[in-house]
Amino acid sequence: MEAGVARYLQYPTWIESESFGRKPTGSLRFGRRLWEDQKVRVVVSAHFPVQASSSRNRSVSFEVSCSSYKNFSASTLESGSFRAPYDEALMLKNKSQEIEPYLNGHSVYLVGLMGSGKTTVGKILSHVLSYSFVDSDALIEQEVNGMSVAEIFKLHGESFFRKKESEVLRGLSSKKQLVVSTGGGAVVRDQNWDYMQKKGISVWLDVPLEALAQRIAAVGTHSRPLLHHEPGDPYTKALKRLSYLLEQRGKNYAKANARVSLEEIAGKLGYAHVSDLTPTEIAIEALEQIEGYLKQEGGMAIAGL
Ligand SMILES: Nc1ncnc2c1ncn2[C@@H]1O[C@H](COP(=O)(O)OP(=O)(O)OP(=O)(O)O)[C@@H](O)[C@H]1O
Ligand SMILES: O=C(O)C1=C[C@@H](O)[C@@H](O)[C@H](O)C1
Repeated sequence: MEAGVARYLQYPTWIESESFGRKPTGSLRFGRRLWEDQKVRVVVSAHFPVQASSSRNRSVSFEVSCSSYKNFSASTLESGSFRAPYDEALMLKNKSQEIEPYLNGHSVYLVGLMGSGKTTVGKILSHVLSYSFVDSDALIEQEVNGMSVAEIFKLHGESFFRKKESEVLRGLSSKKQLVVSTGGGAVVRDQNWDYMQKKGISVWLDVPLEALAQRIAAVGTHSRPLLHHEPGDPYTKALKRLSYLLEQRGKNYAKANARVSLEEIAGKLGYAHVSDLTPTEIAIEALEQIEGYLKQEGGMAIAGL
């Protein structure tokens, strides 16, 4: 700590935690009397909340007190609180490092309805965990000579697609260090659960239907054969069909080891709507839920602890 420049603490620049990704900066000037005592003791204490309270800022409260070694009674120089933006990329990194020893290289299988963000969130997770990202729909397409999912459904039918999907998941089941974005219907077949659980942890991205329908309507339904053949505009047909699929599959998704509910994250962070959430915030929650699962007894076994 350096003594001798500013009269007042510029606390937003003075107290910054590594959690916010910056090193402490700033300086402090002491009054003549303290300075003449030669030795001074400065105590800086700050409280950093673990979770973001609301919005993308955190309220950090702090107190700076100072005393000389001759006269030990401390006087508070500055106290208060400030709002500091939190660095979500750093939080993601920290969380991934925390869970790595427990994860022990196990793969992560993302399950959820079409449009739930398995690809978007999966890529973020694979990057931060240094895992490979795999999209099971894309692997099926490769297996069927580059034919698109929509074409496979049209030419060969859904049951052919489902068989291929199981074959692809069986092929992945012996591998570790993968983040797999599974097809929306992969949860329906029991054998697929055996494959996913063999060396992996499953995570359900639970997104409200209206948000899913909005996302899908924004890009159209042509690449999603199970939604495309409903009548109506893209939002209405996506909403109608997804509601039906959730009714059919809800209990299957709930078999996942961990659940990431966008409604719950939005509530926790004080956001008005799930669409305010960034994919990184969702990825952080996924890691937190994985951590919660791994720290249970069953998860400890996975980690070999
Ligand atoms: N958190 C988010 N906020 C807003 N839009 C998102 C979010 N996550 C994903 N999206 C958008 O929603 C659409 C579907 O996302 P994504 O492809 O990641 O989902 P998916 O679960 O892999 O879908 P599918 O199973 O149908 O391939 C994309 O257009 C994507 O950009
Ligand atoms: O929900 C589903 O059943 C599907 C989801 C997509 O990922 C594809 O696997 C396919 O369109 C079927």
